[in-house]
Amino acid sequence: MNTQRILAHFQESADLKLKSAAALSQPISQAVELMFTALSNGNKILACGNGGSAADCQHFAAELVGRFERERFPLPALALTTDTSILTAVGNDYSYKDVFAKQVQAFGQAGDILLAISTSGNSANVLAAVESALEREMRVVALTGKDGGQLAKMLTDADVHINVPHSRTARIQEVHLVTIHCICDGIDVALFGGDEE
Ligand SMILES: O=C(CO)[C@@H](O)[C@H](O)[C@H](O)[C@H](O)COP(=O)(O)O
Ligand SMILES: [Zn+2]
Repeated sequence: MNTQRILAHFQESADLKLKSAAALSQPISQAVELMFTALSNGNKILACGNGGSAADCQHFAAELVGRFERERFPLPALALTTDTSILTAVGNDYSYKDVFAKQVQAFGQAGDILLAISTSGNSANVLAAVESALEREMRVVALTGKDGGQLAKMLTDADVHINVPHSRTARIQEVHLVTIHCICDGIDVALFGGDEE
């Protein structure tokens, strides 16, 4: 394979990360505040997304329930992407659109947070989950890209929209991952301090 092509991937990813740092640091900080407040109040975080974003949900939940970089007590976060019996039963008996919404209806409570991840902002099952979350007075942290899609239009002022300024799905996902790590770090800093530097 032409190594120039590989170099171009790295260059584009690095350029977008720097551009996104400026554009997204404010909403990422708001997401940390929203999540930290919810966790402090005894609420939990549910996460949903498809494909690479499903993997991001699981990655995030693992870092909250297990740990990120500091030793601490487990924090309640649940990826709605992992139970194949629920996903296949709801997908088969209702529709794929309902696979996350049914779980939000089952587990979500007022004050919980839904982390909704969609690079297009247009995945029907993510939109249905957001709709169910808002109905239950949960707050939404949306990680999107492109123009934010339909998801952007559903959010209220009480929600947080982290929209990666790019059109390529892979690049957007790469920024979503560093965003997730910033949020995990921000929650640890809110718990234990270390924001001096
Ligand atoms: O990881 C990738 C592409 O990089 C894919 O698996 C991608 O996540 C899937 O096509 C998703 O279905 C895309 O959904 P969304 O990000 O538009 O909500
Ligand atoms: Zn991917």
